[in-house]
Amino acid sequence: MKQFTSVYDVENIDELLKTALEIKANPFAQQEVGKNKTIGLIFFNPSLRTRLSSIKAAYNLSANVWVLNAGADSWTLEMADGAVMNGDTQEHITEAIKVMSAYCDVLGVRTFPKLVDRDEDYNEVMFNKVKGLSSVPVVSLESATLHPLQSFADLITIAEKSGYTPGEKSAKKVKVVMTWAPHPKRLPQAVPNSFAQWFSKVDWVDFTVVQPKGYELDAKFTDGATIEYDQEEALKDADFVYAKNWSSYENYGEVIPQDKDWQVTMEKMDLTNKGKFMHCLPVRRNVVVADEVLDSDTSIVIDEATNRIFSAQTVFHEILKNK
Ligand SMILES: NCCC[C@H](NC(=O)CCC(=O)O)C(=O)O
Ligand SMILES: NC(=O)OP(=O)(O)O
Repeated sequence: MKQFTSVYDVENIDELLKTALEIKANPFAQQEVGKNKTIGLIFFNPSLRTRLSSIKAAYNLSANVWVLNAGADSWTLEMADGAVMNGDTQEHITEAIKVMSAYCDVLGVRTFPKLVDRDEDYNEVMFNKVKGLSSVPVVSLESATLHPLQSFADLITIAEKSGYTPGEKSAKKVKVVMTWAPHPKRLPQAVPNSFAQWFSKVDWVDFTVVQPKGYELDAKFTDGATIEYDQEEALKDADFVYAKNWSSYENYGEVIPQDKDWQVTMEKMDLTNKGKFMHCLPVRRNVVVADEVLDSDTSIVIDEATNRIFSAQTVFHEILKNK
């Protein structure tokens, strides 16, 4: 693997899943791959899971790891080309990324969207700038439009919980429903775009997206998915319910006044096929999902977060093994 920025950097999803399950079963067996290697992680935005699971993944491979919170821990970075830097910015992104990539063998980067200019976000201007300047392979720690390490961890979780074995033909498809849910803030579309991009390519999954009108995602990510607008109808017989809020793609970044009824409650989970509740976290309790769901055996959010270690470890392993 040469980089990890989307599902398109994966040659064979089923093979990668198989490797992840093997790594999870025997997490310290690949330490030769990480020995004397360094993984650098740059965060332009906050993180709990991605930061800590990537560090843990590096340790499992016996790799060294450093983390930089850009802006907070470092000089204030200038992003604009040609800028006359006589104001508050102190170091240009050009030198910063060239220097940081000289200090590692793989560079993980988190760059959230600004949710102002759709073209800027959907062209991944910031992420691509970092990628273009880096002298080492780049791993997305969540970009403006995608979060592939999360989607890969979700795939590992769904495979484990549904008993899917890579390479085997399953008798019945697993029904996965991604549902929009309410939130007080405007959030990116990265997690749902990425989840849709991965799961519409998994042939043992029957994948549905359900959202209120006006919250349709960019069709290039949901191509192949069943699109619904009636949440209760969509949840019927679901094996997995993946909840997430996102702001509007069409009216870019807007939160359209909507019904609070989209919160995931136990009454709704009862419509499913004893379905499991999933969320990438962090989650707003009693807004996105009711306590009764999150605190029950129905919820597998901690399993998902745990699998973030193994999605990251597998990706670092696949990149470093060629170095
Ligand atoms: N990395 C996982 C999700 C990150 C981000 N969530 C958030 O910003 C939630 C913040 C809040 O609840 O205020 C998102 O939805 O893309
Ligand atoms: N799910 C996820 O990426 O969490 P963090 O934003 O805390 O890293």
